[in-house]
Amino acid sequence: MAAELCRLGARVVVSGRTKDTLDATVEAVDAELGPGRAFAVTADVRDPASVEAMAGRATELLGAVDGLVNNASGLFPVKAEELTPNGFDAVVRIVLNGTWHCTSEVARRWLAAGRGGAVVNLLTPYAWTGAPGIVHNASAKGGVLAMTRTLGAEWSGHGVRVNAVAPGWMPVGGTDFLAGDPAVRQRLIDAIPAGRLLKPEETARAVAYLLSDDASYVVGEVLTIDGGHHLSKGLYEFTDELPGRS
Ligand SMILES: CCCCC/C=C/C(=O)SCCNC(=O)CCNC(=O)[C@H](O)C(C)(C)COP(=O)(O)OP(=O)(O)OC[C@H]1O[C@@H](n2cnc3c(N)ncnc32)[C@H](O)[C@@H]1OP(=O)(O)O
Ligand SMILES: NC(=O)C1=CN([C@@H]2O[C@H](COP(=O)(O)OP(=O)(O)OC[C@H]3O[C@@H](n4cnc5c(N)ncnc54)[C@H](OP(=O)(O)O)[C@@H]3O)[C@@H](O)[C@H]2O)C=CC1
Repeated sequence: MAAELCRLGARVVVSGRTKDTLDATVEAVDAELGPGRAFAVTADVRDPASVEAMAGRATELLGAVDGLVNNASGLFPVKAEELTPNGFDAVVRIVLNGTWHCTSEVARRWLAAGRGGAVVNLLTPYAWTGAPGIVHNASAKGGVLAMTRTLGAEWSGHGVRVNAVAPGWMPVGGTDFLAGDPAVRQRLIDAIPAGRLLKPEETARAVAYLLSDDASYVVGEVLTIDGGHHLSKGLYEFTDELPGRS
């Protein structure tokens, strides 16, 4: 995500809890595009004080912050009846509370300065379809969907745009374990009308569009890029076998 945004011309601060991961991202961008495009700032999105410090440091490093991408997430597959209160909380605190902490911190700075900015939240189509096996993450993403629409409407008159991208499966990060098993990977692909998994850079380009002035009249919207996965293949593959077909 960060590298592709830099390729498209952005300067970015990458943030997360693990310094080594952030430094590796910055080093990769430095090696490809030269220094001064990407910077690392550690933060924990569950902690408002940590987010405040991160926003301040990002402003120092970049001069001004024009956009925020709420990407942090966490999940583990679990049957709902086996999920503990703490397990539910662990995911909601990262995804829903973390998105709020970052969005409110950055947007308050924009509003106080009398300037606008763009927020893009990472959703998934199961924010509205639901997702058996990951009720914690689906509930949190559903909350982020409502937050996107609410704040999109609430702040658009101040020039602060809030939108979301809803990617399908990408064989990276928290889901790369799926891609490692060829049989599981093929089952995932079989359910996708477009017939392939999503490339991370395709998600980044959708995020870049919503961050850009080209999306200046797009408010509280969700750009879904899942190869038609959430629409499903319906009866298409069975049409030759269905009674009544001539
Ligand atoms: C159509 C496209 C769909 C694609 C969707 C993809 C969406 C994504 O979001 S991908 C991003 C995924 N990224 C990650 O998952 C990041 C790595 N994961 C984590 O960091 C952890 O899973 C975390 C979310 C639980 C966060 O860890 P932490 O806050 O350190 O939590 P604890 O280890 O302290 O555990 C808290 C609580 O949760 C219970 N728990 C943890 N793992 C499991 C598990 N595998 N099964 C069941 N329960 C689990 C743990 O036991 C604790 O509860 P208590 O025991 O009651 O204290
Ligand atoms: N992968 C996929 O197939 C899909 C992903 N998405 C969404 O895209 C986004 C990125 O997914 P993906 O790249 O797979 O996720 P990853 O698990 O690879 O990345 C999640 C990032 O969140 C950071 N993070 C987790 N907890 C915290 C925290 N408390 N504070 C700060 N940072 C935190 C992690 O860094 P660290 O642990 O160092 O803090 C990590 O960099 C997520 O929002 C996800 O829901 C949507 C659809 C499909």
